[in-house]
Amino acid sequence: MIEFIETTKEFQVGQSTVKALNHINLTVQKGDIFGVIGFSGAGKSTLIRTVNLLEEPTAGQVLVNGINLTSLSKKQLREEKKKIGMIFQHFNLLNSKTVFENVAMPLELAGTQKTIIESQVSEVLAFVGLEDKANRYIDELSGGQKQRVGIARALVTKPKILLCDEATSALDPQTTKSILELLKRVNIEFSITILMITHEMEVIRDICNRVAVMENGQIIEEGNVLDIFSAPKEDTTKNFVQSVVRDDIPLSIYEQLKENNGSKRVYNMKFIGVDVGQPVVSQVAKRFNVDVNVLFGNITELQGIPFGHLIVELVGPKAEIQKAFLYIQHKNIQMEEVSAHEGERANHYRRSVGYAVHG
Ligand SMILES: Nc1ncnc2c1ncn2[C@@H]1O[C@H](COP(=O)(O)OP(=O)(O)OP(=O)(O)O)[C@@H](O)[C@H]1O
Repeated sequence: MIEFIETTKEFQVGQSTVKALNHINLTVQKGDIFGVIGFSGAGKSTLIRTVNLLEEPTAGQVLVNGINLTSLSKKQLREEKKKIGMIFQHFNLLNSKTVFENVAMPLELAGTQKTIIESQVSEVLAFVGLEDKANRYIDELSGGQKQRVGIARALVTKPKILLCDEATSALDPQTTKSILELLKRVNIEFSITILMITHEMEVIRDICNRVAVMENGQIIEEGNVLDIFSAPKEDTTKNFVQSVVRDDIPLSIYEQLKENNGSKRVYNMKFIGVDVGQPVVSQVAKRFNVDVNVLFGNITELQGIPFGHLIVELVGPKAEIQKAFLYIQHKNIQMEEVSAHEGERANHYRRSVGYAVHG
């Protein structure tokens, strides 16, 4: 568990003071994959670096499993730091050494016996899938392989916590996915709590169970990933969510509604943690005298739970549409009617913020 209690960090830059962290209060529970997201300069790096004292808070505290590391002797601090691994955006590996030597380094610095080093390094290299690369030099590896070496080096001391500082930001999307899958395995197979900072909402969506949004050295919103994705409150959070879950309705759908004579109604069906739409859609078509056309959709998965929306058109007699509407609502699916009038407002808004208008 990691607890930030009124954690504050100021940097003195010439005559002025930069408040990188401004009274942060945040708890990362054991077993979490906790993501902190924010734009550049929000204070994310400073925050994560206070956990292993790469940065020391100027006020407030950071407790790691109940211990304030600033209160420890040098020897105790060395022991506690072994329980905190860290990986970096640019890997921080030594190019002049082999994969094996890089991974072995934390154990060598701790004076571990050679035979134990050999077995522990082999074990973590096998875990990250690089057992056949032990004697290669870092320069000979791809970005994804380098990050695997970084993860192996972080795991070799058998930590309880792993800090990830923009660990996938230098990698292509495919490699990012494989590294995130590896981090998920680290969390599950070794029960390691992960605290990661990122500016990419995809990373939060793909592996985190909790998220905090940072701005100007403060946490502006925090919660479990499903809650934050389904009901973001702050504008910055809404922007991050929009970057991966587009829930805006294409303008072409509003255009179609302008020519509507009342025999069809268009609805936005929102799925949050309920069965995916297709069975409901086919049930409605069978039970009621209505045709159901799916016009647009965007369904993704968050922690194995379907999440997203479908724009459907119900065509038929008014009374049947009403019955179908109530039936769907009864299935715990939020239904909002889409009106042509709304489209004009949406169009105006999108143009005013320079949004790419699709449809
Ligand atoms: N060593 C330092 N000396 C002076 N100012 C610093 C130092 N480190 C960070 N800052 C300042 O603190 C603020 C927060 O920086 P930080 O690097 O933590 O943000 P970030 O969210 O991680 O951004 P990025 O993603 O760009 O690294 C910024 O205004 C930055 O300029």
